[in-house]
Amino acid sequence: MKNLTALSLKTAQGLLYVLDQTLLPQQQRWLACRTVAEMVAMIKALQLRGAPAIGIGACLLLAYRASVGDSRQQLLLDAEVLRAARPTAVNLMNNLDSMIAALQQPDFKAAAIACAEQLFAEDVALCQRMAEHGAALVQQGEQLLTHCNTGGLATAGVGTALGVINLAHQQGKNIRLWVDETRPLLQGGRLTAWECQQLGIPYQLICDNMAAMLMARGQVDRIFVGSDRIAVNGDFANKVGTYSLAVLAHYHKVPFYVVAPHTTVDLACADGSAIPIEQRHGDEVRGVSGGFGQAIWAPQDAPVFNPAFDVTPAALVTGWVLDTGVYNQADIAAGALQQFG
Ligand SMILES: CSC[C@H]1O[C@H](OP(=O)(O)O)[C@H](O)[C@@H]1O
Repeated sequence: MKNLTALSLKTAQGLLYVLDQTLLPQQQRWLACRTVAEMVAMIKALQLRGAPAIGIGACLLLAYRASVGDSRQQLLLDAEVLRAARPTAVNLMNNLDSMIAALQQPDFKAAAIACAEQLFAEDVALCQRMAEHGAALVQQGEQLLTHCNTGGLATAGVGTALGVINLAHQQGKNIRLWVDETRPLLQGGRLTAWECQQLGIPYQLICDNMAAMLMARGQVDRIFVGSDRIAVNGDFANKVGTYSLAVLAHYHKVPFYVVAPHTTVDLACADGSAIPIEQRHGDEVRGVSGGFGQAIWAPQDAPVFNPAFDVTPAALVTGWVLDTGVYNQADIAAGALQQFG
């Protein structure tokens, strides 16, 4: 397997390494990943996270297992184990489908490695095209807002929504960015803030419940968020809190964009009601838990509702920024997304 380098994934001398995102921003620790069980654990714990990165990481792991001699039958079984690791991110499902097709080849070992390398390279290219389409929407001096983490940590390339924002910054558009900390796991406060500092993007971190006040004050000109799955009618799933942000944006007439590769479109989902929403452990809400620390402030037995994602209806979306272009409400109503998936 080639030596591949992304912000949260890398291969070297045939081995796969994952950057443990639960330790960021305090520590940068690379973890070797040799087995399916290790990959599943890393995905479930969000050591590896972000829909594109999850899909690519899972396939790189299968390519590694093929390179060390696992049978086709074992690899096909492992693909199904990986598929169940996180149910909402459709990139995981699509990438595994590509890998399963590769495993049908006579020389499945070479085909698996080639497939994983191709998925990696494709994502790098898709991210760049999304960034170019999205950055063209950004006007000089705008104040932007984003939710969760959608940068290089979540992809093999420059990211989705944060890739757009970073390119606008690089183009000298003098943007400023409001970063939602994104409870409960703080992907914004830990990961997007860290990426912004690496990239030199001027940002301010806010609690999720502060976005409304900024919009009321006219301090948000445009919002870009990512997605884990887009339905054919344009409804989309993203980190929980995205829906409330979209409602606020609609009320305050702030342009609201979802940024995702076309591979995030799921033709099997006619609308958002068909998107599976991952429910996560209550301790994530009762306090903070993970490599960055452990503090439980709620009663240990506090009942918790902890959906990892929510669904934003298409009616609240100004535009869909894909690698193939920017689509508006009329495009989506005319069936523009049916060409993907
Ligand atoms: C570029 S997709 C990033 C997407 O993934 C995040 O979820 P998680 O941190 O749970 O993997 C979030 O929904 C982001 O929008």
